[in-house]
Amino acid sequence: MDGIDHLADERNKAQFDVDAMKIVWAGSRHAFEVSDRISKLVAADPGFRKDNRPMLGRNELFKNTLRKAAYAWKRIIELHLSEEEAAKLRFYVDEPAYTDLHWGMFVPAIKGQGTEEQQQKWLPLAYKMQIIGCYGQTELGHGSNVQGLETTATFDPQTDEFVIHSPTLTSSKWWPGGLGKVSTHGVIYARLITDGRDHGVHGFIVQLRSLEDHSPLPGITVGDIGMKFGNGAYNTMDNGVLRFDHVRIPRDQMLMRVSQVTREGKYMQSDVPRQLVYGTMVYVRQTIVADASCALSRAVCIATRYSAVRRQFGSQDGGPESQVIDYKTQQNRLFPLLASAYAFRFVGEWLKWLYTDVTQRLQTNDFSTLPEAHACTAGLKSVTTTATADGIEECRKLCGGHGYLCTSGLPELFAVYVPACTYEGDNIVLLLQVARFLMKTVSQLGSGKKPVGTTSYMGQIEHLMQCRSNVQRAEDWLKPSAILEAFESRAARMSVACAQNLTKFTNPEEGFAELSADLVEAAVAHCQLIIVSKFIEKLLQDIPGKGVREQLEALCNIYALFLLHKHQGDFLSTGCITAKQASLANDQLRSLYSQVRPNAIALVDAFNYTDHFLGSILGCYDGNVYPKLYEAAWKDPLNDSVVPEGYHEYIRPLLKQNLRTARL
Ligand SMILES: CCCCCCCCCCCCCCCCCCCCCCC/C=C/C(=O)SCCNC(=O)CCNC(=O)[C@H](O)C(C)(C)COP(=O)(O)OP(=O)(O)OC[C@H]1O[C@@H](n2cnc3c(N)ncnc32)[C@H](O)[C@@H]1OP(=O)(O)O
Ligand SMILES: Cc1cc2nc3c(=O)[nH]c(=O)nc-3n(C[C@H](O)[C@H](O)[C@H](O)COP(=O)(O)OP(=O)(O)OC[C@H]3O[C@@H](n4cnc5c(N)ncnc54)[C@H](O)[C@@H]3O)c2cc1C
Repeated sequence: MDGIDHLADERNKAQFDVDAMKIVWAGSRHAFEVSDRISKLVAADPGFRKDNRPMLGRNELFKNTLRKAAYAWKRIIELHLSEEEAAKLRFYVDEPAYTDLHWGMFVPAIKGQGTEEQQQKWLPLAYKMQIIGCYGQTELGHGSNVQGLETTATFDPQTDEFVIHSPTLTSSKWWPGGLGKVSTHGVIYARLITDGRDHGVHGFIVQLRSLEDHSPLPGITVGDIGMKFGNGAYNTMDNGVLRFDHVRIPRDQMLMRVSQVTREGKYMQSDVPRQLVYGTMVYVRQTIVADASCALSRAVCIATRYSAVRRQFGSQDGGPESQVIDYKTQQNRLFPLLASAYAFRFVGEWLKWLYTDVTQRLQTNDFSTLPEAHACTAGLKSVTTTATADGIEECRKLCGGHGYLCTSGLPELFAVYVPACTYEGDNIVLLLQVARFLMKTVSQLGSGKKPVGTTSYMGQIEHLMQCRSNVQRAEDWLKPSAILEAFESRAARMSVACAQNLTKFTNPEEGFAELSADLVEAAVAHCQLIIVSKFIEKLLQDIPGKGVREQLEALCNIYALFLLHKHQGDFLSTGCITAKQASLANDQLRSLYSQVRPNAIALVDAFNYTDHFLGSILGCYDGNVYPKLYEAAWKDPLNDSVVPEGYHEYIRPLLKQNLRTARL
């Protein structure tokens, strides 16, 4: 606006090579270059404008999303974008749309659960978007309990077809994104019934709408489920409701990689585990962890830049007031979130590796790492999305009153992000899955079966159950070994305590239900250990760039010590550390905040977000916040007229009446 960089002084304070950090954040030089190029392309294209979103009504908003999706697809084809570039384009366009479910769930479901033949038939159509698909699992009556779904797929051997039916109101499909108004097809989950026998939930490809005029096919009732939380936000998505009235589909539209139904109606299972039916959820949960780091870093970037611009109190001798970022309370709320964004980035990278590894193993019929992949994706999805949703809201509060304005970008970011705590598995339900996995691991400890992967720390259970931290000075908390031992012994002791308590119940399921709150806490401790240990592992790698490693070490320590402080009840009650050591951790944390403070702006610059993507006046790169806020206010439709619509109808009569009363 005035061409001045109001954050230049802050940028000059940085003690590390920001460009090198940008590459660490992106994952590689190649990833950085793709991301940088595509983000600028999107920002420069008026077709991807998004600042008017909170003002639009639902119909306008939705049509606008349809336009953007079609335009994005056109640009992807015109520019011959690769899959990686197209995914980046979607990311920077920053608008939830039916395409997410098509590419993110419908296609992966066919890839993961379809036979070779089915993939050959359906994927080319889906890749060209000649059909558009959704993921139709959740129903009005059941989401978490997938085994409780009620939609039926009954095999009719006379016609070699399945009859898809919604027998009750609660069996109506409810929530699938893209279903409400767009999808022509869906992978629909239904109970498979052959010869009167119920074989549980399986996936079926079902055509929902005509490819000629988009009208629902006979027997199908479909629509949108209505407005969701927040203006704009997730209302760009057509989450849908769907009912089937004896809809017939050919037998070969059951996804048959895991189990098959023969022409005669015989049900057969392959030697792949039936849990592969849940495979698409494992894939998406893994992507959600990486996405958590993006959403949190975006909020943190806004709050950090604004905290450096905003001044309140502390003027001395008529000089400038203090920047709010210099208040220790602000740092204590903001810097752990900055550290968390980096921590989630690295654990997301690792989880992607784990997922790729398990997928390659599955292709060679090695299913041994599937339980761990399920536990890791479920647990990390839960812990990172909870922290991110809470973190975005904290960033809004860190921006004071201006954070509540839509132009801060934070209300919409929160409203779009918060359902991540629920979709792809309610976060508590997912932690209970982790807890089951942990209880199984503990119960096998005496059997000679060596725990592997993320539970390998349990292999030293005798040591972890009795060790005492040897931290004596605050700086001792900077040793990765001190941090790891504290987190490992906390996690191990909480799991073992739950396992011991479970033995007091004659019925293990009753015990599990009764102790579920403790089990969830043990699962959180285990997941936090994974995140801390993956951050520490990252630091063992070669990290080029002046001062980059030092900054990452500081952030890693902030992440770990902040968690230690927040959960000190766990660490103290399990006897892993003493009250004195907890207090030393806090001293060290304060000193780390001072170390990060001069680098804070550069650390958020390293995310390399454009002003378009941030969508926030408070977070704009040049920090020129006040003129922009002032100007934006005048653009609000309410300011289109000086005297508001409704004055003559509702204000004037009131004022006149008051006048008469006053004269009396
Ligand atoms: C405008 C812009 C336009 C741009 C255009 C650009 C176009 C092109 C761009 C291309 C770019 C691509 C972009 C892609 C974007 C991707 C983004 C994706 C976005 C996603 C949005 C999300 C939307 C939301 C979707 C959903 O929510 S789908 C529904 C999800 N539902 C759930 O998660 C339900 C949760 N419940 C469960 O998972 C299970 O029921 C349960 C696990 C809780 C319990 O199940 P069950 O009762 O059967 O199980 P048990 O507890 O008895 O366990 C049995 C054993 O099975 C194991 N188990 C359980 N689950 C799994 C699993 N998933 N995997 C492996 N094993 C599993 C248990 O551990 C038990 O094992 P054991 O017997 O050994 O103990
Ligand atoms: C924005 C959005 C998009 C979605 N998109 C899709 C989609 O594309 N396709 C699709 O199929 N679905 C979709 N869903 C549905 C989503 O997957 C489910 O809402 C989610 O899995 C949670 O299930 P639920 O709604 O049944 O919650 P419930 O299970 O009813 O949860 C209600 C409460 O009960 C608690 N609870 C439930 N079970 C237990 C238990 N065993 N122990 C302790 N506590 C428990 C939960 O913690 C929660 O507090 C979407 C949902 C949202 C919000």
